[in-house]
Amino acid sequence: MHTSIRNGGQPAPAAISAVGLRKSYGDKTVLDGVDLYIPAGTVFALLGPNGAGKTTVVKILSTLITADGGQAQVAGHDLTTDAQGVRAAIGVTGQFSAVDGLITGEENMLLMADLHHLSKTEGRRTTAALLERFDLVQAAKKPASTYSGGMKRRLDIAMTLVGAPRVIFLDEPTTGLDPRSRHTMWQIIRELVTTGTTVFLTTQYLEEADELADRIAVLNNGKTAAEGTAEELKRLIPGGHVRLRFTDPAAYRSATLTLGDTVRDDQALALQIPNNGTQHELRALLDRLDTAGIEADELTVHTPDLDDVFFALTGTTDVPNQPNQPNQPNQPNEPNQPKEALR
Ligand SMILES: Nc1ncnc2c1ncn2[C@@H]1O[C@H](COP(=O)(O)OP(=O)(O)OP(=O)(O)O)[C@@H](O)[C@H]1O
Repeated sequence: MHTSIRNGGQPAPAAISAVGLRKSYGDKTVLDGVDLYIPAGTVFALLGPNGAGKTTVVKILSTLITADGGQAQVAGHDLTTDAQGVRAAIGVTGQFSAVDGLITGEENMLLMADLHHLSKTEGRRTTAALLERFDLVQAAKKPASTYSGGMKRRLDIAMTLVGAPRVIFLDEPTTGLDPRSRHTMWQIIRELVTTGTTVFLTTQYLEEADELADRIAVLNNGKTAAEGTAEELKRLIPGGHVRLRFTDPAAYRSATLTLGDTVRDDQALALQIPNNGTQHELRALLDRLDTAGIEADELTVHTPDLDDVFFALTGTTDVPNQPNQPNQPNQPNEPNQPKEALR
């Protein structure tokens, strides 16, 4: 198994590693050599335009389909030689939800407990604990078909957790959810990793990847176009700048003359200077200000956001969805939910 060194020399075992994953349908190449390395206990987000192959990656890693080429290990089990071991260690939720609408939430949970061969007592105990944890106690005796979109997603994740998976795949876990349900889901995902679970997430929401993921990969043309933390990805593309604000007009004028290549806001006494926000470039800017004896009252670093990164890397005009966009699949709302504005 791969390992990486982090946290002061502690080796971080890979929960998922893949090299050269390939998949084609007919003459259409969907995955053209995808490499992944995901340390245990982290959230990883796979981003990509529609049809980029995100679900295909999830299906391969969760053994639902086989790759045409490449190798992968999940939770220490090889995908080709120990698919059973992979299946026993993972949970999958998302576009292919396991929730049966005809039976109640509690019955769905108990069915899952049976599938995992838990004893009757253990099954009931686990079910009760998870229904409580996911705020589904009141709805437990109602048919799952009556649940809102957010409740169904929560039930789906609760069902997945019955088997205590070490790696969980969430395929677009918040698509179609309203802002409040989305934030609840984010909280659930954050809590999952605190218990050591590794979360592999696909999402169309750049904000979601930014919020949740330790590392993000952008899939494009069958390959990972870039991989890194949100901050690393944002630094890959130009557009970063430092904004200096002054209260003393003389200091502002002096900075304008000293720094040259700036965008001026004379009313706000603010200057925008191209800067990628790295320690090196920031220090160079501060040195120039110090040498000229100029003191700014406020300094803020602006990096491009993930939208900029996504467009630059994928060259797509296929705008990824943002939360609150109207063209979402219809889902019943959670009762009495306040509408909140995001972004
Ligand atoms: N069983 C299949 N047979 C033929 N083509 C397929 C099959 N499954 C997926 N594809 C094609 O493979 C490509 C990748 O599909 P996939 O569902 O992995 O994309 P995605 O990135 O998850 O997209 P989305 O964000 O729209 O869900 C698409 O062009 C899709 O049409």
